[in-house]
Amino acid sequence: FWRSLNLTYQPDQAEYEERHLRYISPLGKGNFGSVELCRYDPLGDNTGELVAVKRLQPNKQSNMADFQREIRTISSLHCDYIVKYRGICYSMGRLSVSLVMEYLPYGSLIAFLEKKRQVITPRRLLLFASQICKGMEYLQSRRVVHRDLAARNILVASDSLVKIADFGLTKIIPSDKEYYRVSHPGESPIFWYAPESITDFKFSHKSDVWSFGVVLYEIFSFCNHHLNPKVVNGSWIGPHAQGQSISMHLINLLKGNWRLPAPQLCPPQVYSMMTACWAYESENRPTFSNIVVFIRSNVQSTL
Ligand SMILES: C[C@@H]1CCN(C(=O)N2CC[C@@H](S(=O)(=O)c3ccccc3)C2)C[C@@H]1N(C)c1ncnc2[nH]ccc12
Repeated sequence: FWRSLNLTYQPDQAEYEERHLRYISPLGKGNFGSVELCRYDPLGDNTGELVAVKRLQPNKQSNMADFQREIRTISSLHCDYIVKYRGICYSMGRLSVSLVMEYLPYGSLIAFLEKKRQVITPRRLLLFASQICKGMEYLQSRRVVHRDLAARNILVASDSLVKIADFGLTKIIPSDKEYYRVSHPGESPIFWYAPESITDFKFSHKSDVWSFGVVLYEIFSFCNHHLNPKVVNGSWIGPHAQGQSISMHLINLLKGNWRLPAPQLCPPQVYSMMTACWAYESENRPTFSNIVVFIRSNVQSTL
């Protein structure tokens, strides 16, 4: 059945046999499924490699097509700043397919920054920001719009390397268009969304730039959950609002030029980068290439 879905079969596409993929522990959960730590141990002697396996909830038929697209997307990406694709695992019994990725023991950026906030310098935070930016520049070169860029989806490979780790919501922009319009918002992380994504469900590289600005804010607030964008925005919107009206409140705040405040200890040049990414009109936002140059030239040197 799965083979009939013309998954672009690539020579390096490893196929993992379900019976040798041993579950160890959960790595994270989301609204469509989960990512688990597993050991692929065909010899059965615990010498096999540790891998991260992304499973789709079997009953969510609608995402199956999205999941197939995610697998096609991530298997075609080769960049130091993007989590490595390893292969897929068919489990015919459950009539489902799982995505096998490299496992990075440091885990997500959120936990890492919260734990190491005393020892991480602004210079190191800026190195992480420029790596994420280079990963996004690569995605843009492949006409891939991420749509869910947030610190929770960034992985730590080492004390000096981070990678973009989740492609569950990515879209490929058609060659004749500048943006992708989704049909329904779904569980949208609106506090990471550009205005045009909230009001018109339009997603582009420029809306990814807006989200990158929010990731910069998260990084320079060390992912402190009291300063989380949802909490800070929510405090301005008030507890009574819910559903559609939250989006309208947020849009009015953004139209009134309200933005997330500068995190403590955030260098002024970095905050001006964030506010540039948060230009209300998408065409006034910098490109990822602009930001990479900006960080290298007049920010990194001053830290
Ligand atoms: C930060 C990573 C991405 C986010 N995440 C996660 O659990 N999810 C991302 C998508 C959502 S989902 O379950 O909603 C989802 C499920 C299916 C389709 C689409 C979405 C879960 C945790 C990951 N994590 C801790 C990892 N740690 C160590 N090595 C790793 N290699 C690869 C990931 C990974």
